[in-house]
Amino acid sequence: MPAPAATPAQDEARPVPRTVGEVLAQSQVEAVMDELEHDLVGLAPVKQRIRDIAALLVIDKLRLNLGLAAQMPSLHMCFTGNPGTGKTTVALRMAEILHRLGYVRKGHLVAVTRDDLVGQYIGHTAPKTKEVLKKAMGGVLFIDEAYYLYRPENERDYGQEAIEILLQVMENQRDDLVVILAGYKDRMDTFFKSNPGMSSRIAHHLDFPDYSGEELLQIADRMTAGMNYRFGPGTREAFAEYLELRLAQPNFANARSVRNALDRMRLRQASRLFAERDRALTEADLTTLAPEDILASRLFQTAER
Ligand SMILES: Nc1ncnc2c1ncn2[C@@H]1O[C@H](COP(=O)(O)OP(=O)(O)OP(=O)(O)O)[C@@H](O)[C@H]1O
Repeated sequence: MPAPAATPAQDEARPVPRTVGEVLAQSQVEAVMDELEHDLVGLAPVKQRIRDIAALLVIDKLRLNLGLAAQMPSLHMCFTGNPGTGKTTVALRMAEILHRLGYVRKGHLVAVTRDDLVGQYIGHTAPKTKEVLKKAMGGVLFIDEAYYLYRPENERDYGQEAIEILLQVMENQRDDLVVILAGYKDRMDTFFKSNPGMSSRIAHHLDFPDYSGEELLQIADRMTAGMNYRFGPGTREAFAEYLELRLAQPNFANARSVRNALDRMRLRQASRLFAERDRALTEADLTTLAPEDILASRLFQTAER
């Protein structure tokens, strides 16, 4: 990771940037953008939107410096897409970008779901929501499956109370907190139709597409290398076959399913090696995932029947 952005105290000693190049150099935001570009497979439309948002933030910074903008831009966002498409991962990078450009003080990410915000009994929701907001101040509050906050079928649902507190903070403290709502696109659209107040406070909508089979394989390559394993002869092909079967299953969760499958492969590899009590295990033995480590999956057995 490159050095973190300058603290406000350091900033004071520096000349106020007047060019895009000066803002980029001072904030080192490009390093995060490059990481995002290289570390994440695919996601071309998402990466383009992030570049656009970063450009807007840099220009707004210059406008603020010249007194041309009276207040901080609204930066609340909505990330829609199926599970495992990289929403949390990109939100983490976004938090870092916002921090480096000085839009939030700390740049951490607090990820929550309805249960973290809404209480079970009367009087419990406001303190719960406020506690979460306190933790998230100076960073990004990531609300996964945000639409569960709104349950129209239950007239006295406490979710509404959490929504109202969120709306207030999103409006009044937008110079220190960025909220990202995440979840399935169709459910989010319905949520926004019933909650125009929330919809109007969201400045940027990013849609995360499902990964193609080839992208999922590339993600598997990166994850494997990241864990210090490698695919042995024939394993990548076997994994591609597995993915084809897995894609057709319910609850397929894109990159998350790839990670889970790799974790199960590591378990099978370990059992395989564990059975050979007396053999000295080489580095190659310990790092290689063999075709049988994936072909033993339940999915292949069902497919053969
Ligand atoms: N484009 C990608 N390249 C490499 N790894 C990725 C990519 N997208 C996701 N991953 C990895 O897949 C896993 C799941 O991603 P992430 O949690 O960001 O997805 P998500 O959309 O937030 O899913 P959910 O909504 O189910 O939490 C993480 O381990 C992440 O590092």
